[in-house]
Amino acid sequence: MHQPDQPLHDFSVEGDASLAKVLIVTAVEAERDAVLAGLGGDERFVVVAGGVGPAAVAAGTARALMNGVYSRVISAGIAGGFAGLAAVGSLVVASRMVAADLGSDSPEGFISVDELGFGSSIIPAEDTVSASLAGALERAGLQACLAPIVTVSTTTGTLAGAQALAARVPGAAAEGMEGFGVAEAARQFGLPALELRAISNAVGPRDRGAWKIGEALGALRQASSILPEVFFA
Ligand SMILES: O=C(O)c1cccc(C(=O)CC[C@H]2O[C@@H](n3cnc4c(=O)[nH]cnc43)[C@H](O)[C@@H]2O)c1
Repeated sequence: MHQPDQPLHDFSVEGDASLAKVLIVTAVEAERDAVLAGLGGDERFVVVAGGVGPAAVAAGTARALMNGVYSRVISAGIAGGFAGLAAVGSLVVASRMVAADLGSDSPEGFISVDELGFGSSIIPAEDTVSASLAGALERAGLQACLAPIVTVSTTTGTLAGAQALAARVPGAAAEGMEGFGVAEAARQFGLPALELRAISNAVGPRDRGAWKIGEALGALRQASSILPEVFFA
C-alpha cells in the first residue's frame, strides 16, 4: 500500500536530464499569461493554471505531472504580503511552503497537523535554487526576499488574523492559497518545489478594491523573464 510520506511515482529523469522541463503552476489564467509573457515562448517551461486553493491546485499539478517529464515544479502567482516584510509590487521566493491552517482549532488555540501527529504542514523549498532565484531577481533590480510563504484555504481578512498568522509562522512574508498544494503534489512525484509570489495587497483587513493586481502581474512577468537563466544557465 502507498505510504503518504513516500513518493507515489518515481518520475525522476533517467538519461538526458536536459530533456526535463520545469512545470510552473498558477491559480488563474491571468497569472499564467503573465508568466508566459515573461518567459517569451521558452519551451523548456510548461505553464498551467491549476485552480484556486490547495485542493484544486494539487489535483491540477498532479494531472500535469502525469503528462510530462519534469525536473521541478514552481507555484507562481500573486499574493498578500505581510506588513514590513513584503510591499505591494515586490516579490517573495519561498524558503518553505507552510499550510498555515492545516490542523485543529481548540480553546487553547491552533494545533498544527504536525502536533496532531498526522503529517507535516511544512515543505522545504529547493533551497539553493530558491536562494539563487531571489539573488537573481535582486540583481535584475527587482525587490525580492527569501522567506516562508503560508498557504491558506481562507484568505486573511482582519488585522487580528494577520497578527495571529504572523505569530504562528514567524518570518512569513507572503500569504497565498496554492503553494503547499503544488509542493505536496510535487513531493508525491519525488520532485523538488519552489514558490514565487508577486505581492498585490497587504495581508490584513479585506479591501479588494485596493488590490494592485496589474502591478503584481507586471512584477510576476518581469520575474518570470529571469527564470531561464536561473534554471538553465
Ligand atoms: O481579478 C483579476 O483580474 C485577477 C487577476 C489575477 C489574479 C486574481 C486573483 O484573485 C488571484 C487569486 C489568488 O491570489 C492569491 N492571493 C492574492 N492575495 C491574497 C491574500 O491576501 N491572501 C491569500 N491569497 C491571496 C491566492 O493565491 C489566490 O489564488 C484576480
